[in-house]
Amino acid sequence: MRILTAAQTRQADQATIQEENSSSAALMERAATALTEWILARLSPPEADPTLVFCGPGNNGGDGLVVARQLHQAGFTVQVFALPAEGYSPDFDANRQRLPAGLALQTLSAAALPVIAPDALVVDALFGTGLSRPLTGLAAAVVQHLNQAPARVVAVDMPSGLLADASQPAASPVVRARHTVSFELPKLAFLLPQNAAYVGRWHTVPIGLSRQFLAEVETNMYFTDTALLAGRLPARDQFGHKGTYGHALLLAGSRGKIGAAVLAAQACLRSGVGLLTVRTPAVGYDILQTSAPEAMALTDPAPDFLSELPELTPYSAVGMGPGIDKAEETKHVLEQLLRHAKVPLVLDADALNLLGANPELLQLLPADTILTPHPKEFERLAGPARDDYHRLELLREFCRLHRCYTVLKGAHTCLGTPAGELYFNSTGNPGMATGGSGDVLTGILTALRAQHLPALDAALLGIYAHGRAGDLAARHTGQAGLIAGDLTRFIGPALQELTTPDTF
Ligand SMILES: NC(=O)C1=CN([C@@H]2O[C@H](COP(=O)(O)OP(=O)(O)OC[C@H]3O[C@@H](n4cnc5c(N)ncnc54)[C@H](OP(=O)(O)O)[C@@H]3O)[C@@H](O)[C@H]2O)[C@H](O)CC1
Ligand SMILES: [K+]
Repeated sequence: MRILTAAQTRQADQATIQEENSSSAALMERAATALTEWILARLSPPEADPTLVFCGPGNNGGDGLVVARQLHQAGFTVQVFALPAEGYSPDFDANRQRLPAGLALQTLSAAALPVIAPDALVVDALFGTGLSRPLTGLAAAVVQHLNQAPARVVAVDMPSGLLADASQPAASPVVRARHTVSFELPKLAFLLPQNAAYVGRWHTVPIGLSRQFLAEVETNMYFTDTALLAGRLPARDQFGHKGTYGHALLLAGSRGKIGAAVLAAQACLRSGVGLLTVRTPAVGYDILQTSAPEAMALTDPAPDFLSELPELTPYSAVGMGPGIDKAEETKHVLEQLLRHAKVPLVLDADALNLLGANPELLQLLPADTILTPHPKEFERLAGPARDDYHRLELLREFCRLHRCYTVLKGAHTCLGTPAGELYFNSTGNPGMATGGSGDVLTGILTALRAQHLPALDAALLGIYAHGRAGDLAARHTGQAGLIAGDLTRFIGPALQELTTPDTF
């Protein structure tokens, strides 16, 4: 699905209203009803605690008024408050009129902010996508009051004070929500680690925004879901043989890190590659032949680290990096690889650190190479970022400049493309923050590239399947108990889910 800016979200509202020939009040009723239902599915009145709804002057506040009315009608004990303002939005005013007699709108004042009991449910409807400047005065005081309260906060659409798609002004407070329930699509802000403490757990509820608008709106940001992946992974050919599915080469491992080569190899084998050869230093031979017998071992003459690039002609893709060393000889192998490879490349770990330390090598990067840095490795490649938004700008620029696909690993791993698009992944869990996870990803990506998938498809599918394998594995191991080896067992099922079914 697409990720829209705040301005595009407003356009989506307008397009929907026009298409349906309805009104903004009707759309507000629908959006707020979806939110009320989200709450009702989790809390029911007999066990419900006092509910306090805080409204701002715009349509976010209007949503709050609808939710307050509906929760009151559902039997909740509701109090509803509004910030004083010179003017309120028309739909705010309309919904103020619709508050039932037993539910009076109370105006907030700095001198008497309402007491919030620890067991209260707080609905934050102060500001949404219309936030236009830093919060000051009473609005800021109310946000700080909510943040000091021990109660659960559910934010309507956005935690108030947070911008949908840009950095916060320093010193402007933001609501720290337990849950953020947003309409139809996630906002960019939800996907960035720096906002996690404000957004809490985020959810989207469908509100029937115009399908046509959402399919046609110009954007360069996407949230990777199964719909976006449909048709990208073909089913295996009835008459296919191992030659059909490519021959991958992994350049991996050094003394003490042969496990990384093993994990990448197992992941590569589980991702459908026809043949796999693994180049490790001599120390890796017995280990690899024992723990990944399906792979061919092609050992380097050096005992402890990679020192020579093998002949590349047999291979349809090459992955380099898991567990390698930063020795001068290994740097030479990387340089030779960049100079001579005529097949797709995947670079990870110390292959990236070698690039970062020798930026002249970046000029040799073949087009459509996939790089898989974590934020620290990315910093070594592209320089330090001021914050998460700036890091995305650096990512776009780096991919454009070097015509490469860069997989910035994290909670919502972000793929940057040479065309300037950003794809945020939707699978995976914190259990995957464990040694070897990245080696598994390199194995998957190398296998998909070896099978002749285009770089974009391979990267999107590989990232998603890696996270999905983590989610499937965690059902058995729990998140804390998850180790990278568990991921390899679930790559097959994850890819199977994504495979285009044979249709009649
Ligand atoms: N499809 C949807 O997503 C739908 C969303 N809905 C809800 O509508 C809001 C957006 O509503 P909007 O009225 O555009 O904006 P807000 O309610 O967030 O805020 C606008 C008002 O707040 C004032 N404002 C802005 N910044 C500040 C500030 N720092 N301090 C004080 N006041 C501020 C602003 O005043 P201006 O002077 O800037 O005009 C406005 O008065 C969206 O988030 C959803 O909750 C719809 O309900 C339907 C579908
Ligand atoms: K809000």
